[in-house]
Amino acid sequence: MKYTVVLPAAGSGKRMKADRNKLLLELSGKPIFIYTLEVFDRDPDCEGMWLAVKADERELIEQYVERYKIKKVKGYATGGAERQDSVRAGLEMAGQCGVVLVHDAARPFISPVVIRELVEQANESGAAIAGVPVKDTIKKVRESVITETVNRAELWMIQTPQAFRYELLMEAAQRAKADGFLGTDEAMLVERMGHPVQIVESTYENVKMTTPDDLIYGKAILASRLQEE
Ligand SMILES: Nc1ccn([C@@H]2O[C@H](COP(=O)(O)OP(=O)(O)OP(=O)(O)O)[C@@H](O)[C@H]2O)c(=O)n1
Ligand SMILES: C[C@](O)(CO)[C@H](O)COP(=O)(O)O
Repeated sequence: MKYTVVLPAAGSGKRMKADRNKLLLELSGKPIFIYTLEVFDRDPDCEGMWLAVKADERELIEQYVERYKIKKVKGYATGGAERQDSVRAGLEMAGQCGVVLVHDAARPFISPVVIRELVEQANESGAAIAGVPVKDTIKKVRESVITETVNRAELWMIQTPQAFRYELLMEAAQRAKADGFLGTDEAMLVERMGHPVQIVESTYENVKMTTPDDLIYGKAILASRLQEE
């Protein structure tokens, strides 16, 4: 089943504490975001990628896309102050399509099997997102004191890709903008419209490169994949 993907790539990577957009940092000699783009470039069901980038980074990103021979980038939207603004700009530029995926450019280890499952579920039900069950015990804390231990059986760590029928996500994104609502993922915008969102079990490898320790994990994932080849 065919799909289009919007990739927000216009962040600044404050938590990574790097001297540039963290997506440009290299893992085993290749920029993080190139690994991400390669997954979609290789997927025969992916009809095209739309990147949301900072205006002053566009030229550099285009150069990398060319250097690594990424074929399916259809265009670049100008990202906004918040991730949600960047995603909306990407969606507007992508235009009407059947199923659209939103995927953080900062998650280079997404599994093609999970992508396929998400697209199928979104086509059937309208909305499906990737996630993994939490592994640790989770507690609520106020002023350094535990106030509650939450039932872990109901808790999932949410990732991207998040897949939707295009018109559903576009409506949710426009309503959020009109209401001044800011969510940390796309599903929140769809949930507030009362539309059910399915979860698809993903892998723990699909980590977002957020803090310096994630880079160590990323390098280990690449090394173990090389060994398996
Ligand atoms: N205004 C923004 C903020 C984030 N992103 C993108 O959204 C994804 C996930 O965001 P996050 O990991 O929070 O990235 P940063 O905003 O770069 O990181 P930080 O919050 O640490 O500054 C990344 O691919 C990032 O480039 C974006 O396109 N536009
Ligand atoms: C969308 C997301 O990747 C799901 O885990 C995440 O919520 C992005 O949040 P961030 O705080 O901008 O990293």
